[in-house]
Amino acid sequence: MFVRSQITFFQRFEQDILNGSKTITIRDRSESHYQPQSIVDVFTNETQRWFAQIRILSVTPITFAQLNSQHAAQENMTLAQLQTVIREIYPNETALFVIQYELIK
Ligand SMILES: CC(=O)Nc1ccn([C@@H]2O[C@H](CO)[C@@H](O)[C@H]2O)c(=O)n1
Repeated sequence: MFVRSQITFFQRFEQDILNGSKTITIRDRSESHYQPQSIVDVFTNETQRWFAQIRILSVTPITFAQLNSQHAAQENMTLAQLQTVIREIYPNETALFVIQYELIK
């Protein structure tokens, strides 16, 4: 059976994803399964509303301590903002994954 791949983002990131200023997301192991070159439907976390399709470019392991200002720039944030956001979502996780994607227009 063919199952379409899906991912959710908090609604507050929708505009940055759609305008191309947010090109990575950082997730834990439970979301590290996305295959490079696969196409994924994107929904809001809050209401499960579809708002985009993305193509996965790469999935790369990273630790919290390795996050740097380049990752933050790819999130359209400062490094301090990114560290705060990740600690809110994943309070104790050290093994994270950078998922790089491009918006399908
Ligand atoms: C179900 C679930 O975990 N949803 C998530 C998890 C993460 N993120 C964002 O990805 C970046 C790095 O974590 C930051 O911009 C986060 O806010 C998100 O939008 N939605």
